[in-house]
Amino acid sequence: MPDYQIRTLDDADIAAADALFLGTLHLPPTAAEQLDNLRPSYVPGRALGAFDGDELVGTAMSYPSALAVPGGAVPRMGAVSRIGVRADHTRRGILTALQRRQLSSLVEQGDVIATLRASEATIYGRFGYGVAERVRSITVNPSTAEIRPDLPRVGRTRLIDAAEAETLLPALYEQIGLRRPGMMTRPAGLWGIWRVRETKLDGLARTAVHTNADGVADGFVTYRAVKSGGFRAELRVEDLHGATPTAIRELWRFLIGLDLTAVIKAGSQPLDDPLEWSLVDRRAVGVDGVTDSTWLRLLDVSAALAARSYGDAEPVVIELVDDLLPANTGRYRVGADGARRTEATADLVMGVAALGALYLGDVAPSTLAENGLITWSGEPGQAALGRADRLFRTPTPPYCGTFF
Ligand SMILES: CC(=O)SCCNC(=O)CCNC(=O)[C@H](O)C(C)(C)COP(=O)(O)OP(=O)(O)OC[C@H]1O[C@@H](n2cnc3c(N)ncnc32)[C@H](O)[C@@H]1OP(=O)(O)O
Repeated sequence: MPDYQIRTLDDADIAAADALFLGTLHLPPTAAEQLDNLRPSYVPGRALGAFDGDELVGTAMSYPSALAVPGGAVPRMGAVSRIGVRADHTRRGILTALQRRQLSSLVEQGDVIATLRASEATIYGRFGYGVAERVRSITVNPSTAEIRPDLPRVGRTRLIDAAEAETLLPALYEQIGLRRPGMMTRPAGLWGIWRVRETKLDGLARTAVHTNADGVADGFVTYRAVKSGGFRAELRVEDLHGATPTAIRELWRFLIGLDLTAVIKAGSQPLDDPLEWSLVDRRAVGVDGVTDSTWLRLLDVSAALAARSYGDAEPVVIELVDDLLPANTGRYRVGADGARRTEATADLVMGVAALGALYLGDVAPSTLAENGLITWSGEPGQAALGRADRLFRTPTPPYCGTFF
């Protein structure tokens, strides 16, 4: 790709980078008066641009974050975003060059893992990303949804205005903590970019906060009411987190109790969401679909494998192949007591995207092996697959609950 230069972006590039990326998504640029809200999201050294002469033609950036992994450790994570190549420059290898540069610079910066949300499912596998977490989209019928009477109301839920939400929500999210594998820390820049998004979406944005029986805030929901004629609105749940299952249930009690609601839609809920179990009529919840959410790429395989815990099984030796970050290529022994590099004979062979998919426990190694994404040889390999299933299995599916 000799005609293009890749360099880090600075403050002077932000307006052009924003217009370029949003343009690749067929969206208009951010209004000039909102650019200050964007600034913190372009973290120095983490935003890359591809230039054709002086013209910016591609971008890729990341937020500094950290990811909760099975066992409770929280290794450093680059939350990759704003990947776009101008329409008149696509399919010439610009994304490939940006990815190579971005992956090596994330490693240099000490990130152990990278994750992203993909606009299309066919883009990122080749760069070593695998689907590590999925979410379900639900539609709730408020006219039949009712919390079971034997589940008493706990605490109270109150609406807060945008100014209070701006200061309370970041602190509350932090206080709630990374309750389950797959959740991530939210850097300040993310909250800023959501403020900008608020100004672009239809409908009335609202925030409600739940406080527990002791008066301590322990959950929040942001939602949007969109009218389509008549008095009733469609409620779209955007962000819902609670420190306890009770806090989450009380936020749902609030949502289904709102007047003049035609339907409630929540697009990014955990696969093990217990909502229907708390209702009188479980069919008030319809599952519209399950989609990929976290695409995960291991940057430092040794550190990432050592960071998570494993189930109870005899060890397996994995031969890992990573063409883009070849320092990761090699053999790893994974056992109930942890993971480390080894020279022992491999039981299973896989690419780094397959290991990324396994990493949070969303899919079993045997499922990937059935589809040719993990290979093994002979009977001992097949037994190793059973052990790998038990080692990588987690008690609950991963859930992130943060869009970036
Ligand atoms: C994390 C996020 O930000 S998600 C948002 C991603 N951005 C978008 O969807 C915006 C619209 N799309 C784009 O801007 C561009 O098409 C990009 C960024 C997806 C791809 O950029 P390009 O510079 O065209 O990619 P590049 O030329 O490096 O392609 C590399 C390979 O991926 C393939 N590829 C690239 N984009 C796609 C795609 N959308 N679907 C399928 N394959 C693709 C190419 O065919 C090529 O394959 P090859 O190596 O076998 O020839």
